Amino acid sequence: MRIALLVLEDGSRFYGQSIGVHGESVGEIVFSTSITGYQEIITDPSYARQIVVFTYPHIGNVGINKFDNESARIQVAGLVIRNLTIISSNFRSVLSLSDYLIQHNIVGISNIDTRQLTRLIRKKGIQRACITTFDRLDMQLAVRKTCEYSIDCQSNLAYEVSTSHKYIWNQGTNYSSMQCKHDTSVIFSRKFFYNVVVYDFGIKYNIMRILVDYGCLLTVVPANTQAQEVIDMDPDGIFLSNGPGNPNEYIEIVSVIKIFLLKTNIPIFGICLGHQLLALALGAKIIKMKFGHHGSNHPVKDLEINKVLITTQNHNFVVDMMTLPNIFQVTHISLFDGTLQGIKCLNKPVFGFQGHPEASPGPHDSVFIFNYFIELIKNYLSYNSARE
Ligand SMILES: NC(=O)CC[C@H](N)C(=O)O
Repeated sequence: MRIALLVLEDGSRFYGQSIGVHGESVGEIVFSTSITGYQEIITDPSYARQIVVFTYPHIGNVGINKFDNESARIQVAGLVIRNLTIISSNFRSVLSLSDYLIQHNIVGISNIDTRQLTRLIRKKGIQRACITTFDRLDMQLAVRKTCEYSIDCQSNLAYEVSTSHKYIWNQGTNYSSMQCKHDTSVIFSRKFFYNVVVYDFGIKYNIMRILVDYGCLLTVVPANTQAQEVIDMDPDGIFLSNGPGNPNEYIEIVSVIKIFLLKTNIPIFGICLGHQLLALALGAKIIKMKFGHHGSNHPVKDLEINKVLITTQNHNFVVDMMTLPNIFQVTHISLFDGTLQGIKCLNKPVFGFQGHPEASPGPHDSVFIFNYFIELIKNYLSYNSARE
């Protein structure tokens, strides 16, 4: 058993057991209250450079399988848990969580009082932290490295996790559930009704699968794709993905979105980072939250249908409701802290959702939000064909 140390920017330290690769990692520490879905969470690119603490005490129970990744690799900078299960058990499991961390060169620490740690993060806010497994657990050095870690180095994160080339995505959720049934030979004859360009700022697979389920054929483009290139593709809709980092840093992406808004009437839907970038392009401001929202149990009120949705959340930044221009209508608010969770534009077919309607992991209460996008696309297409 190798000892590991977790050090926070404020000097707090927690000794535990190493459950990942031997090494050291620094990042922002956030806590997630999701009870299930650790595989989806650690592979979600929005968590890039973040150390994730799970508040649920037992992690690793169902191992790692071939189907639940939300991207091609582990994205978190490190993992902090209470208990790692000794035996992982599930018919789909091919690997233990610990082996998966080692395979991907990720450090992890268990036997941590995650309740105390979470209270600390809630009280003091998001901090930088370091996990180290080095033999001489040099406290001073770990604190120094933590404090030297610059949050500014996050300014390129969406570009780093984005795809390097354009590609077509046509896999829906049924495809993956068929895979679960060990039948990889089945190819679905699926109908595609809409061509959607997807900006990949660190997109989760399940967003793409659900868009395909709704009849969209996706052309996924890198984060730095210019507006004209997309306009030339003549898409029926544009999707702006989730992703890591501070939205205020992505000035170039915001100016690309501004061009779409200025020059076209193409329907646009943004999730999480995509929603924040859309709000920035329309003149709102974004602020950093104290400890963010990370988990699958967040109640959000849908103001249009007057219902509460239990949602999956993963964000440290939020649109400042006070700065929202008049052309926006607030469609959703968080029932935890009243922060803004959804907007729609009154003079454009454009809307954004702060939470994750694709879940993965989490409840499916808000999946119907994808349908709003489809409705906007249908209107756009029928308006265009009426003009022809
Ligand atoms: N999941 C996301 O897209 C996160 C958006 C942004 N990086 C934030 O932390 O607020």
